[in-house]
Amino acid sequence: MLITLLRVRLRPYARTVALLLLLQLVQILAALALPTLGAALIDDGVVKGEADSVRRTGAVMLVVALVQVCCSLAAALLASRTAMALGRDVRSAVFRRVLDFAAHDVGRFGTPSLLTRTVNDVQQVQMLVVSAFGVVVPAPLMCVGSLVLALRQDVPLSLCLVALVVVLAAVFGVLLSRMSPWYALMQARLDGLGRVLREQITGVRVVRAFVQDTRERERFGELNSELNGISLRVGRQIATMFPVVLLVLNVFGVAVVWFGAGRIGSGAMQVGALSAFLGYLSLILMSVVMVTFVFLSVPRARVSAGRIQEVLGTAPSIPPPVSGARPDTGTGLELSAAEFRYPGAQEPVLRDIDLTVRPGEQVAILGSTGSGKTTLLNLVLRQFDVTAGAVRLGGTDVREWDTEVLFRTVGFVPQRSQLFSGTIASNLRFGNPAATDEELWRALETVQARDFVERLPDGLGASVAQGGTNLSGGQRQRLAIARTLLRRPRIYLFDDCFSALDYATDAALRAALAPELADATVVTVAQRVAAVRHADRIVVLDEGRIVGHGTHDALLRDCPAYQEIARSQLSPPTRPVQPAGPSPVHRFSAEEAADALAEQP
Ligand SMILES: Nc1ncnc2c1ncn2[C@@H]1O[C@H](COP(=O)(O)OP(=O)(O)OP(=O)(O)O)[C@@H](O)[C@H]1O
Repeated sequence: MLITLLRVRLRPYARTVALLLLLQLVQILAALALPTLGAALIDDGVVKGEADSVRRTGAVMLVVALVQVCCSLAAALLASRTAMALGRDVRSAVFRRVLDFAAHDVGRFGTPSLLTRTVNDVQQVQMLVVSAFGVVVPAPLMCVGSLVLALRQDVPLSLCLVALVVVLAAVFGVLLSRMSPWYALMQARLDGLGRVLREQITGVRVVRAFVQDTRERERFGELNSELNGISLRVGRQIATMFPVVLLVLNVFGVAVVWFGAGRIGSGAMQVGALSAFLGYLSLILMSVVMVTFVFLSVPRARVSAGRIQEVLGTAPSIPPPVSGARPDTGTGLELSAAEFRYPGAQEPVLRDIDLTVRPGEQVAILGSTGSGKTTLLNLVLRQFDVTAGAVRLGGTDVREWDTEVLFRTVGFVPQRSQLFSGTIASNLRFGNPAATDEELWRALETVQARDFVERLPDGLGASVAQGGTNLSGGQRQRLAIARTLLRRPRIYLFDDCFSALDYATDAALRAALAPELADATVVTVAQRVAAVRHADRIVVLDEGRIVGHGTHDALLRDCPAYQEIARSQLSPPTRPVQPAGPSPVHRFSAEEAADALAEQP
């Protein structure tokens, strides 16, 4: 996964990487040349007392050292720039993919996990790339080069170095394979902690209201301790790694000096050769220490790369349109024999839905909670695709519509109004970035929000907190409606988005909205009969099926489900308290319900 990710994402930087490798190669060659030059300086200059040779070799060594430093600095600079660019690219790729996800895909990963993957996991890979370019590429070359040059100095002694490399490889292999699973667990726990934290922060008021602080603190504490435990385990393994590596290196260092001294004593080796040998040993030592540092981050980066690839490799469950149709005539909505079953669910939540809404018509969908109203609207916007039947707009199946054109044609106001941090104006201009202040005020007037915005100290420039939490539910709903109005879509889908308004505001808003929506195709979802009774037609949904379809009056007369809903929404007339016996339940007749509703705005 890690290799695949790096191969694909580093392709655009192939030239930079090639230059970087060249610079590393030059600096390694320079580093490898230094001990040999040092040996020549000792054996040919110092031992023989040749001052000229010492000066000449010394000057060459100085130039070589300078070249090494320059190449090393340039390589470090290129490495960090490439790694940063790679991080930026991967983050954008993950973000773009998440934007293409349908609701089901986001739910599969979970929002906190997607956040961790986009930020933390990408950072792990990025950090590895910086160190890999600086260390992992040059270190093996340095090791092999040191071995080859050491062999040239003295073959029997070089066997010590070969043994050292083999032992170190074995130590690394064992330690790293033991660490990898713990890193995977660590990232998963980080996801879990993010999920709980997010839930607790967003739901802090509910937690307090239900006096659940202690329970929630315990829940967080458990996860936190678990993460702490795993981190400690990983930390312990890292802590054992360094002493083990240093022990191995020092044992071999002593062995080289021991055997080298013996060989010099027997005349089989010169003093300069041993000094070069020790130089190569320290180069190997340095490479090993650096690689140890890098290898510590490999298991974690590998896990992170896997998690990133999982997101990038997930095709949005709503496939892109086959033909990318951009119909520009007629925007009537038609659902024919539409059925929808949530992935993994046993039963469909919508079945046999036949519904036509013509341009200029306002149709309301009424049903008890969980009857499938929101799901039906989601089918129009392709948050999900029907599992049978079809949803058509302007006579063309929504699955064939170009996604962007579809989103521009359909204006959706969700049940929970989602505002973004910024100002009132910036939120409204989400709908139409080119809208003038005058247009913003007009939209606010239509949704009955002008007064409250005018009263805010900065008016349109008043700040909106993340999610619009500094506004009331009703204010948020009205701003969300205004935002959609500014887009001037040809189809409006209102998902119970008037529910937080009082009757007077609701009535005024609907009256002001009517001329704005005169030519549009409008579908309004609601639970309250009072909110839908003025619609041209009302569709009654019950357990995912249409059980009534007609005007308010016709449904009150003929549809038992509608009558039942109407009855249930009226409070019984106040009666004197009965002293004893079973409390009498007042049953409204359809006529009574009609009369009572007529009194409401
Ligand atoms: N993402 C989902 N995965 C699985 N089942 C779901 C999902 N979303 C909704 N459901 C189920 O589908 C059914 C219909 O839900 P839906 O939200 O469409 O109802 P609704 O009529 O809009 O309800 P309400 O008026 O309370 O918003 C419910 O039984 C619900 O549990």
